[in-house]
Amino acid sequence: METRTCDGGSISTPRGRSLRRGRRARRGRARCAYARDASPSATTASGSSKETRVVMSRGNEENAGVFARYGNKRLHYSEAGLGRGGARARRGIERARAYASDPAAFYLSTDSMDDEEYRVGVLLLNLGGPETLDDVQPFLYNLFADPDIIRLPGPVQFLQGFLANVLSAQRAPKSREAYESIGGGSPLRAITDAQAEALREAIERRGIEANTYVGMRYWKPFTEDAIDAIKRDRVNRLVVLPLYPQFSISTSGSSLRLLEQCFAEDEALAKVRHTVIPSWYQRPGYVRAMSQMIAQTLKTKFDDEKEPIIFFSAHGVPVSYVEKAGDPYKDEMEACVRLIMEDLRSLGVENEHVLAYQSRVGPVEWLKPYTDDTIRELGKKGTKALCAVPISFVSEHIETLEEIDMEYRELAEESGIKKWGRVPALDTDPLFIDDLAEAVIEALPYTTRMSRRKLGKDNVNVPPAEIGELLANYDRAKLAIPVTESSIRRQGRSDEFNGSSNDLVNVSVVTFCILLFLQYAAGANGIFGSFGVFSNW
Ligand SMILES: C=CC1=C(C)c2cc3[nH]c(cc4nc(cc5[nH]c(cc1n2)c(C)c5CCC(=O)O)C(CCC(=O)O)=C4C)c(C)c3C=C
Ligand SMILES: [Fe+2]
Repeated sequence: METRTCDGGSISTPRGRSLRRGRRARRGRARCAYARDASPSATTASGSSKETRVVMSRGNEENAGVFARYGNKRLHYSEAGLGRGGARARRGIERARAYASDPAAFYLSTDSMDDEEYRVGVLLLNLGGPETLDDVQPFLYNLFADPDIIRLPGPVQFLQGFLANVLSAQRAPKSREAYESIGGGSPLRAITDAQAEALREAIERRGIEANTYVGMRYWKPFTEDAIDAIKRDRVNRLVVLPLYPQFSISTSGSSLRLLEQCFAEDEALAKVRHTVIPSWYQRPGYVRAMSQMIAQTLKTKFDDEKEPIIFFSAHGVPVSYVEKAGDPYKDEMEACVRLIMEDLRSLGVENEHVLAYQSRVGPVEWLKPYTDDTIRELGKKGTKALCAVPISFVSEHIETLEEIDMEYRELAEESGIKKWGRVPALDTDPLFIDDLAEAVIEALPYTTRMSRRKLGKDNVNVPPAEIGELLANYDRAKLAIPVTESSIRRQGRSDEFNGSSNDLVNVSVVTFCILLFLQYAAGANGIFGSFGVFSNW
């Protein structure tokens, strides 16, 4: 257990101004203590002496814009304000501008400076990965059971669970083999934990006591576990930070919809003021960290650093996400690559570059060009050197360690591309972590109150201008229903779903019967024929 205390009685700005506030300042030394992994009794944040020292980094109009601009259409609040939430949107802009002109004064003037003691939390959202080979199939089940990953049409959505069982059983052997080749499990948990700790320290170095929490979507520690810890620690200012630089419905979107559900079902949680940083590919610190990594790899892994094509390989998504559901992923990815290339040019790197998409699953069309096709084409054109850059993810994981380092490297060699180097993932790169810390601090003033709002037929408790506002920019009718906590969690323990042959036979027989019936009822290619389900998974 780790316990830290907050001290000081001032709110200071980087310019050195220190502002004391009456009751808050009179209370003396802080007893704001956080407990990591602690029992409730170890969390002493409710002590009578409450004081927190907060150092605000200076914002600017640009930052303000980031927080006033969400969603697939990149609506500015003022534009978004044409519809639901217009007044709130305008308030968002006013708040952003006020913060930009004087962060400390802004902090003092908002309702966040009430009698409450700050207990700041940062929730890092990530995908999660199997830690052992036994975890692979239940992990895959959780992934395929997510309607943000497999988007079935309304009438057959009830089949999601069955389908997830069948697909996870079908993919597990191939997937297990891949995880085996990288040491028997995903390194994602260890790396994300290290990032969380590094981020906590970076925020602390900036004068703010904060706890960081890791919430994975499909494996341990689950998002719901992180929420439990956030509640136990009685966090009252929460910054939600998906660890994906670019927003996609399938990644950050899915995690945020799960969070929305958690908030909707929990009164206590609904009281936690929070804000979301939806994507951060455009942040100069992240961009610089990436371009430095690339420049370094060009120098160290190639004889002639000017020769390689810089080969950005992003995780793909099905085209329908972008074209039908308004996923901003492709736009953000392209913008991100542009920014990194501009920065590289400023560092004197003039190499050519290419962006392609990897890791497609299933038979539908995914974003193009595909990484494998592109490698073959480059080989045909006589390219001799490639510097691969994993771009959609900030940790080493199966797709860097196995897919890029083994599969694509081999393919490149077969295609005549003899010189190959891969840029490492950022992991805990200090420049990157420092930039995330800045992002969190800039986001803190936007942790506003939650409110109740009706959404469709369900009375959903949606935070304004935060998770709900963000998700409202997508066409909800086209998004499938959120997965509930229980439906995901049930599959979290491999002793509950162990992929035993009995489980599989039962599930497969039932599924097969239902599919046969639907296929028969629909005639021609059948409902699933058009999805190509069961081929290429
Ligand atoms: C930005 C990153 C990612 C996007 C976008 C994404 C979309 C997406 N993924 C699948 C299917 C699978 N993903 C799998 C693992 C996996 N995916 C990402 C990242 C993105 N996915 C990560 C970080 C991981 C975990 C890696 C680890 O180290 O464990 C898997 C399982 C692995 C395998 O069998 O290949 C599948 C399956 C879809 C269908 C999709 C968009 C709809
Ligand atoms: Fe994936």
